[in-house]
Parts: sequence; structure tokens; C-alpha cells
Amino acid sequence: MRLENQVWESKYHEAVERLTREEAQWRTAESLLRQLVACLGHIAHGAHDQVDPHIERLSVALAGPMEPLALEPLVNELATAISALGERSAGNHEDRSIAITRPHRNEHGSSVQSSLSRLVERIVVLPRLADRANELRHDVADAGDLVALAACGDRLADLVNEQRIGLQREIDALQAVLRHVTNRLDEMSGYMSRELADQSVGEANGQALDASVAHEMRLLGEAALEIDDIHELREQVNHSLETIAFCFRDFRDRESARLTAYRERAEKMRQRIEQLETERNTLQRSLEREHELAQTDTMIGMPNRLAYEKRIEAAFENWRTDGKPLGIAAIDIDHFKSINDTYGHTAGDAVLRIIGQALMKHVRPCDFVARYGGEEFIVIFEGAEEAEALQVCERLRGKIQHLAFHASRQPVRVTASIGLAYFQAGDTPQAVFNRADLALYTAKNGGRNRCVMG
Ligand SMILES: Nc1nc2c(ncn2[C@@H]2O[C@H](COP(=O)(O)OP(=O)(O)OP(=O)(O)O)[C@@H](O)[C@H]2O)c(=O)[nH]1
Repeated sequence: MRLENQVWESKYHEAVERLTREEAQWRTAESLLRQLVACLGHIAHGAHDQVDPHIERLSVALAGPMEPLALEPLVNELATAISALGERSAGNHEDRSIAITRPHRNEHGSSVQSSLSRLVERIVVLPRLADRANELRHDVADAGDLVALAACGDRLADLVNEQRIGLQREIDALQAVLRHVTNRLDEMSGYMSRELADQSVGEANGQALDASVAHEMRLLGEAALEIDDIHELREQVNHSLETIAFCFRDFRDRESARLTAYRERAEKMRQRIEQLETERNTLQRSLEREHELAQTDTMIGMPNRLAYEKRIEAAFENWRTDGKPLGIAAIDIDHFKSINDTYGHTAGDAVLRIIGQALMKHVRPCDFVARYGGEEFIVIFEGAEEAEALQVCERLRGKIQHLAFHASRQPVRVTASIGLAYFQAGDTPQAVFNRADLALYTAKNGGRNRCVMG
């Protein structure tokens, strides 16, 4: 029981730690988002007198703490001002050349778009928000102008807020569970103290019986010495025997009542423990499910970046103790943007799904593969020598190259570049990841569709 409680508590603490970590990631995302909105505002500022005051008010509001209720009217006012300009320019053709209501993507636009795109790719959302995040990713990529990008920024802000609220809710729910378990444990410890007290009552009853019987026996002994008359003595013996019999009956009644009460309490406690056990199992299953979902890329059905981070932490600890070789491969699909641009995002998603599944199928059972984000995958090689891992990377590259993609019955060639790096004395997972990423860049610069050792 004690062990189970410890396991349960450690699971709870692990879950709270995970949520706290995710909340910190979301704070970073929120801060990036603020910078992005400020950047958008900066670009749009000066484009039109009627829009400028709204942009200024929004910038001032964004400099303070994030208050969705206060921000919403400001965003609405800005949207109304922009659409008013749009209507005017639609009705007045001469105006169109100066109205920047729907400015086309320019140098700024495309840099904002790629920052926003990177931001959306980096965030790991709760499973129930995954579809919305995915849709947003597509809309950012398809956004044709700054207004459409600003709308995506709005949606991203909503997503960030919902994610934070969702995480807070999860923390609250876990705290409620802990309170519940603590109450039950208090109940059990109360039960144990009551039982101990009850045991003392039983001992006291036995001692009282002992004392009464000893007292009667002493009286009887004294009577035997003092009384000469046989009848009187018999009377005294009878009286003493009745008193002793009464003491025994009283003791038996009290013990029987105590035992009945004890059985009832024990049965109630057994039911409580059974109930707690059922609740614990249900909760544990749902926590495990949540945990699994949080570490799964739902689009492809493979481990995601969070799962990678957990796995590399554990592998790093093993490497520090046993020193067996440990490596990371970063795999990035070549010219993936052009696949999206040519065949659309849905086709791009299908390519990602097929490649992700191929990677899972062709790594060895001892290797770990995850989608790191966007069109980048990552493999952890634990215990494999560098040459062996490089061979696996080559095999994966070859498998990707030979996947038979078609569009309008025409073959579409898809390749990937791979950067591999191994842990060396004094390394951290981030340092090795950076080296693998650098090797990936070298592979890209060297003509793509190749593996490079970092
Ligand atoms: N369809 C789809 N596209 C995505 C997803 N995540 C990221 N992308 C797109 O992947 C593309 C990555 O483009 P870039 O970073 O320019 O890289 P690239 O075109 O692959 O070029 P190289 O890496 O240099 O070979 C961007 O257009 C992203 O919008 C996704 O989940 N689905």
C-alpha cells in the first residue's frame, strides 16, 4: 500500500513537472508571439492614417500583461478600420493604388510569414488542439498578405491562451486528485489510530475482568477463613460465583459488541480501499493515455518532439553511466516547401505521413525515431557504433528516395538530407543536436540527398 502510494505520488509529481515544463514553453511562445505582433504592427504602421491609431493602441496594450478581454476590442477595432478601408478602396478605383488594406506579401511579409511559420511549427499543443494547430500551420503557409498573416497571428494568440488555460486545468485536476488521495489516506490513518485505541479498550476490558475475578477470589478466600457455618459459606461461594459469572458475561457482551463494531469498520474500510483502488486504476489509465497522447504526433502517429526530449534525457543519463556510444541523426526532407507550393499542403501532409511511417518501419527496433517538427525527423542511436548508425542513415535515405510518390500520374521525386553526430566527453544533448543540425546543413549545401557525419 505504502509502495503504491509512493508510485502514485511520484507519477503525480512527474505529471506536474511535465505540465510546468510545457507551461514554460508556452510562455516562450507567448513572448515570441508578442514580438511578432509588434513586428507586424511596425511594418503596417504608416501605411494608412486611419489604421495607425489602432496599431499604436494595440502596441501599448501588448507592452503590458496579456489581457485577452482588454485586447479583444482593440483587435476588433483594428479589423473594422482595415475592412472599412477595404470597402472604400473597392468602391473607389483611384484610391486602390494607395490603399494598403490588403498589402501584398513583400520582403517584410515573407519574413513575417516564415517567423510565424517557425513559431507555429515549434509549438507542441495539447492533443485536442492539434487539428487547429495543423490548420493554422496550413493557413500561415497559404497567407497571401499581411492582413491574412495578422489574422493567423490572432488565431495563434487564441491557441496559446487556450493551451495555457488547458494546462492550468490539468494542473488543477491533478491537484484535486492529490487532495482526494490525501483525504483517503487521512481516513485510513484515522482508522488505524481508532483500531489501536480500540485494541487498548479490549486490553483494558481483559484487565478489568482479571481484577474482578481476583477480587472475588480474595473475598472468597477470606470468607473461607472467617466463616465457620457451612450454609453461610455456601451462600458466600454462590454469591462469588454469580459475581464472577456476571463479570464474564459482561466481558463477553462488551467484547462481542466491540468485535461487531470492529467488523463493520473493517468492512467499510475494505470497501473504501477497493473504491480507491478502482479510482486509482482509472486515473492512472487516463493519465497514461494523456501522457502518451502528449508525446505523439497525431498527424503521423509517431513520437513527437516532447517524446524525443524525454528519450534523449534518459539516453544521456545512460551514456554518462555506461559510456556506450550514443548518437543523434537529424533528417530533413529536401525542398519540401516546393512540394507544398506545387501540390498543396494536403499532399505535403501525406508525404510527411508516408515518410514518417517509412522511418518507423526501417529503423532498427533499438533505435528511436520522432518527428522533431515541420519536415524534420530525428533518430536516436543508443549503443550503436558511428559506422553502424551511418549505415542505418544511408539505408533510411535510400528508402525515402525510393518511395514511389506520384502526382497526376507523374512520379514526384522526394529525397532527404541527414546529419549525424555522436556524444563525446563533456557533451550535452543540445550540443550534439546542434552538431547534427550543422552536419545536416552541410549535407544540404553539398547538394542534398546525402548523409554527413558531424
Ligand atoms: N504540408 C505541411 N507542410 C509543412 C508542415 N510543417 C512544415 N511545413 C512546411 O515545410 C516547409 C519547409 O520549408 P523550408 O524550411 O524552406 O525547407 P525546404 O523547402 O524543405 O528546403 P530545404 O530544407 O533547404 O531543402 C515550409 O513551407 C513549411 O510550411 C506540415 O505539417 N505540413
